[in-house]
Amino acid sequence: MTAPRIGFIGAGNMASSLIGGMLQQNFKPAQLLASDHNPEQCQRIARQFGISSSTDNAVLAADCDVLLLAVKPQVMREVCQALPAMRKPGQLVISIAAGIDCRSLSRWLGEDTPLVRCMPNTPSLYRQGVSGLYATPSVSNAQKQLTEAIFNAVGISLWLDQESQIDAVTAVSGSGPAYFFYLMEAMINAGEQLGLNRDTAERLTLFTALGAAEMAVQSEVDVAELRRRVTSPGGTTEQAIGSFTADQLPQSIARGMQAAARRAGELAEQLGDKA
Ligand SMILES: NC(=O)C1=CN([C@@H]2O[C@H](COP(=O)(O)OP(=O)(O)OC[C@H]3O[C@@H](n4cnc5c(N)ncnc54)[C@H](O)[C@@H]3O)[C@@H](O)[C@H]2O)C=CC1
Ligand SMILES: O=C(O)[C@@H]1CCC=N1
Repeated sequence: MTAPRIGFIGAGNMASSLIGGMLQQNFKPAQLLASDHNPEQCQRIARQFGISSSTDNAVLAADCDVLLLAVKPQVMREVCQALPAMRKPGQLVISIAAGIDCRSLSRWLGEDTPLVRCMPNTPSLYRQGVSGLYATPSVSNAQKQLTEAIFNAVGISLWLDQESQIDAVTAVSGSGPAYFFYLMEAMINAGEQLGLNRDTAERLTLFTALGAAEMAVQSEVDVAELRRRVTSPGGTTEQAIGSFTADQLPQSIARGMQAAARRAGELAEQLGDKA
């Protein structure tokens, strides 16, 4: 069987993360293609990964077994509606856009198009990604397996029962790397204020984050217990956690994540097909 050809429409941050991770696994440069309306993005991605690229999305639509839509939600309608009606037979379309739902995508691409919605995240570049997946009924088992092969090559993936859960996945893991980067920024700045030089504060923070994540993934006890084990009674951690709790940090995080999920719904409402 020939290797399936996978075309990325939109050669930006997320396409680069996925392609970079896939090439470190079993995927070959010859089976990956990318298109972007910006010629500089086309050149960059072709040079970086040794794959073919085009400024014409229609080239990928005619040629690829999987079209992976990696443009911003704001241009998704225009991109889908401009694709030729005659695409490669049996082609699977995967959208990674926040918000835009399968109902809109199927109206723009054709009602019987096999569609998967996926919410990945940028650590896919280092094969540490997490992706939530939802398939419409017209997606075959073989296409589901191919979808898993793509996203498991860049980390782990899990199927969702309901499309609406994609908005929650977006709020937890799609946007999630940014929350941890935000916390790291704050810790680096605070370390500097405590008298460390910036490089030292940065190295301490980043390797603490890496170590804590590794422990949480490997450990047989939950993260609350891991936290308790660092928190000596009458010690230093207790003071920090007490201060975070008094400042209502958990409630603040919950409100932020609710805002992210709400925004996904607004994107669907504002940019989707309401008819
Ligand atoms: N950045 C992230 O962490 C994540 C992003 N996503 C989703 O991935 C999608 C892409 O996001 P990013 O990669 O961050 O955006 P980006 O802006 O880095 O990449 C989008 C690319 O699409 C290109 N583009 C715009 N109009 C086009 C057209 N008509 N034809 C072809 N290419 C066109 C742009 O030139 C750009 O290179 C979004 O829908 C976003 O919701 C999902 C999960 C995580
Ligand atoms: O911020 C966004 O809208 C995209 C979706 C998840 C991560 N980045």
